[in-house]
Amino acid sequence: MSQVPMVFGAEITLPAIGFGTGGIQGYAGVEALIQAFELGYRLIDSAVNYENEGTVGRAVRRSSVPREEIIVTSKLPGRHHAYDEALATIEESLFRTGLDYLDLYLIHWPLPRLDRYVEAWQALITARDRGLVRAIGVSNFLSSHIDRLIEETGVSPAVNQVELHPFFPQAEQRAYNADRGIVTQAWCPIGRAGDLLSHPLLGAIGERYGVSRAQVILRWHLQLGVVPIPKSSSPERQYENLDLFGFDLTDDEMTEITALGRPDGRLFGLDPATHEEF
Ligand SMILES: NC(=O)C1=CN([C@@H]2O[C@H](COP(=O)(O)OP(=O)(O)OC[C@H]3O[C@@H](n4cnc5c(N)ncnc54)[C@H](OP(=O)(O)O)[C@@H]3O)[C@@H](O)[C@H]2O)C=CC1
Ligand SMILES: O=C(O)C(=O)[C@@H](O)[C@H](O)C(=O)CO
Repeated sequence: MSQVPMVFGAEITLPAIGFGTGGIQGYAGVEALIQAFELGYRLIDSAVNYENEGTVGRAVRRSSVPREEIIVTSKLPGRHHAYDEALATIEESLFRTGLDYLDLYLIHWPLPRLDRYVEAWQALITARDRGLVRAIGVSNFLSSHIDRLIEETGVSPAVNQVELHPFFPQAEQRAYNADRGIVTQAWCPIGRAGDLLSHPLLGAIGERYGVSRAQVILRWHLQLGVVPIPKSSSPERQYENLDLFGFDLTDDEMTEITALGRPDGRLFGLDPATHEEF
């Protein structure tokens, strides 16, 4: 596999494609992750709520890839937004991985009704200052939430990880993030292998290049400057999802794929303005 290019933000440089770990756990999960490292994945997405930080840490420690080449991400759940609890949760994430530091830590959801995300952000800043984590960011934050973080703490997130796929291209959020040097990461990038993956447009474009629909979608993310984090427990599909550098989508194809976007294209109806995930 050729070297994955990098994406540059104001606060962080990341591989152009990462690896999702939702549902990847236990011994099988360790093997899947070691396999992913061997194929060339270097950016790993985890979360307290995935209950797999131990799996991720074990795979990082057992892999032949040097620790400093791997970017390990975890996320703070909504039930621990209070400052002291957030700091303790980050420490526990670190202990569970068995690593000396984490590379990126995100607030998982803003939970605006609870209204403690600024406090949580202050804890992430402290964790970064103490060297527990190298960089800090957010997930599922709307622009108004990020404005508030910056206004109240002066610290901008390195990353905003949001739902982003052809049915929900998030043009405004991408532009907001890009204007501030915040790297946009895309969760559920291939729509969790649901209806999106059978869309005929993607099949037609894929046939032109001899690639799969998933590869067309992930190439679209790359050309938008967004970092997708597809999950796969299969070595074949892990390889397929990384094999994106032998073709280019034309401007017209990019426009056609983006036009699949729907007014509310969220696949699970999870609007960060109202969704509360503890
Ligand atoms: N911040 C947040 O709130 C959220 C973050 N995430 C993160 O984003 C990651 C990715 O999102 P996720 O929800 O997993 O969905 P994805 O869009 O990554 O889809 C994963 C599904 O697609 C299948 N798949 C993977 N590659 C292919 C392929 N090439 N062809 C056909 N099927 C394929 C996988 O099956 P198989 O494993 O069998 O290959 C799995 O069922 C998560 O794992 C998690 O890390 C996800 C949701 C919310
Ligand atoms: O997987 C995650 O990170 C989540 O936040 C999930 O709750 C996600 O929203 C989901 O799986 C929706 O079905």
